[in-house]
Amino acid sequence: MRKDLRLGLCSGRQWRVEFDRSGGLWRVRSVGVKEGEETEFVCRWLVVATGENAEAVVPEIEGREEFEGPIVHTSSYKNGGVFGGKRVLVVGCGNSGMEVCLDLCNNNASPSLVVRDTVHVLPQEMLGKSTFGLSMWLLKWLPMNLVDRFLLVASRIFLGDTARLGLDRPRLGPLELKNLSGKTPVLDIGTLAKIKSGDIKVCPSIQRLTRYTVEFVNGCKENFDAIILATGYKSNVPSWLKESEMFSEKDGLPRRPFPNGWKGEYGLYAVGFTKRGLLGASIDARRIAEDIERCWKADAKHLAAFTRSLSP
Ligand SMILES: NC(=O)C1=CN([C@@H]2O[C@H](COP(=O)(O)OP(=O)(O)OC[C@H]3O[C@@H](n4cnc5c(N)ncnc54)[C@H](OP(=O)(O)O)[C@@H]3O)[C@@H](O)[C@H]2O)C=CC1
Ligand SMILES: O=C(O)C(=O)Cc1c[nH]c2ccccc12
Repeated sequence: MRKDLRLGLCSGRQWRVEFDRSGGLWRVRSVGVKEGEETEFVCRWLVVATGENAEAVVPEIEGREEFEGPIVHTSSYKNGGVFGGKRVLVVGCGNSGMEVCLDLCNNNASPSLVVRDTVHVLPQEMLGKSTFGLSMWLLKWLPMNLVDRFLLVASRIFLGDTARLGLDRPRLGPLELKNLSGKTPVLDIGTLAKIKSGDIKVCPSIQRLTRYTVEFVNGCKENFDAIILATGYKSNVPSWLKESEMFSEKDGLPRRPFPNGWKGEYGLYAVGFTKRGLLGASIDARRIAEDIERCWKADAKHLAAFTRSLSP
């Protein structure tokens, strides 16, 4: 590795980042550590890449304090071993919720899954090829709505009618929906088969909790030993970046809509906050690299002119 590239191994540490106007530089400081153990990085350009999944989204649920069993978010879920023999309610049917349900089944727990909205479930692989890779490849040649039609026909063939299992599909196709709303399709790795066999039960939204019971919005009541919140993640940029121009306090995402959210002021950039997955991140990354290269070359030119002006 080149000597001028430094790796800040900083997991578990908290950071605070501020622009130092007097020096025209960004200061990245570790906070909450003992005196003498602080670290500071100083830089001209700062690329924020902490993503849309930086911290857990934990919804408010009526009666949460009353419920006797554990309520944990997927961010602290390791494996289903501790839930063996237990009735577990998994809230949220994104990729996390679906995979956790399958893992619970494989550990002899009895999971139920809360599905409150429509969802696109696609097979993870088709004839040995990854659906994601195949989609990205097809997008090179075909418009998005055609790729979506292909994905839906293939899903019907490989997975059957998901609506019959309580998983209605959105009106928009999977890629168009991802593009417009950021909602990621679920890639099935065996959960659907467990729903079909009755090993996983599909439930509506939670109305309220009592000591041992979950009451659903359709009035049904059921006892559970534990609840796992597979309710997703959010950006946490405003908690550590002391700057409020570029990032919204509300959702921690760039204020300017796609494709203009990548650049802020004073050498500040953002990569991977477009809700467009890897494709979005790669668009940001190219633009940022080009912009920094342009600034770098302009600086070098000024510096050369300045040096020349000093020489006799
Ligand atoms: N193997 C893989 O590729 C995996 C990929 N991932 C990725 O990680 C990212 C995060 O995934 P994930 O953790 O699943 O989060 P997501 O945001 O993708 O999914 C969260 C789910 O929870 C639901 N939800 C949120 N709040 C509530 C509530 N109060 N009541 C009921 N349902 C609720 C949402 O429903 P609604 O849509 O109605 O808001 C949504 O279905 C995604 O990009 C995902 O694709 C995650 C796991 C595995
Ligand atoms: O997360 C990405 O990089 C995306 O662009 C969307 C996406 C996630 N999982 C998929 C599976 C099939 C097609 C698109 C996606």
